[in-house]
Amino acid sequence: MSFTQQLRRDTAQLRQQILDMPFNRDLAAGTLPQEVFRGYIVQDAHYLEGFARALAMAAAKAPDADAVAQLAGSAIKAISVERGLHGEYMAQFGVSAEEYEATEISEACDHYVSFLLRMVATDDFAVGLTALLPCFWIYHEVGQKIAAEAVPGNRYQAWIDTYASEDFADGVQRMLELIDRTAAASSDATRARMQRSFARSCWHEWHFWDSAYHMRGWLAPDAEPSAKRMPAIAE
Ligand SMILES: Cc1ncc(CN)c(N)n1
Repeated sequence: MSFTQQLRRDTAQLRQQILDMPFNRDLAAGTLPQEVFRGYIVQDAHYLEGFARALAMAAAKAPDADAVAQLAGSAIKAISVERGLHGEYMAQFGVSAEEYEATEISEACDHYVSFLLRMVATDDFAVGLTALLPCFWIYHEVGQKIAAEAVPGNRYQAWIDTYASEDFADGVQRMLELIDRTAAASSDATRARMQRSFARSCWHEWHFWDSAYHMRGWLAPDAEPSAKRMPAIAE
């Protein structure tokens, strides 16, 4: 079994939970409230800027020219293709450039972007690289599932088409191959850290959608402690 297949097996439950999330179910049905999608798109445009920075930093740490080009190319696509899509939705929903800039990044978005930048900046190339994989892989899985279920005339069709597309699938495949090559050249200890950083990033994907669905900002100091807290896991 390849390293990325092991990652897939080890996170099967969480990935299924992501596929079953109300955000994704309602998106497929076309019933996701517009204000929820609007809030998500604004946060996600902020996320994509951070994600592209993390990809560019990973490109700078890559061990060979092919990997530099691949990761730098993915950084450009995250801005030009995905953020371009978000720009179209923002125009449609009347989000001005000023409103976008003035919108504070949510706790979930800030946490995810900070995690990616930290993993890429401070850990081995292999570990930072693996933290970036769920951003490709999970979105494609979700996009494909929703594309198969989406009702005709779905108002979120352009989003669905982007993530279910052959072009996006190609980026996922190249990332899987790069990670399998990197894992094969890494020590057992590094591979164990790669597994943890992948699992944590999958959790961040879940958290981002959960936060967007509930339109959460930041936890208030006087908020009730949440019963949903999970035990901490090592990163
Ligand atoms: C939070 C998140 N994760 C991943 C993707 C897909 N690059 C995205 N647009 N947003």
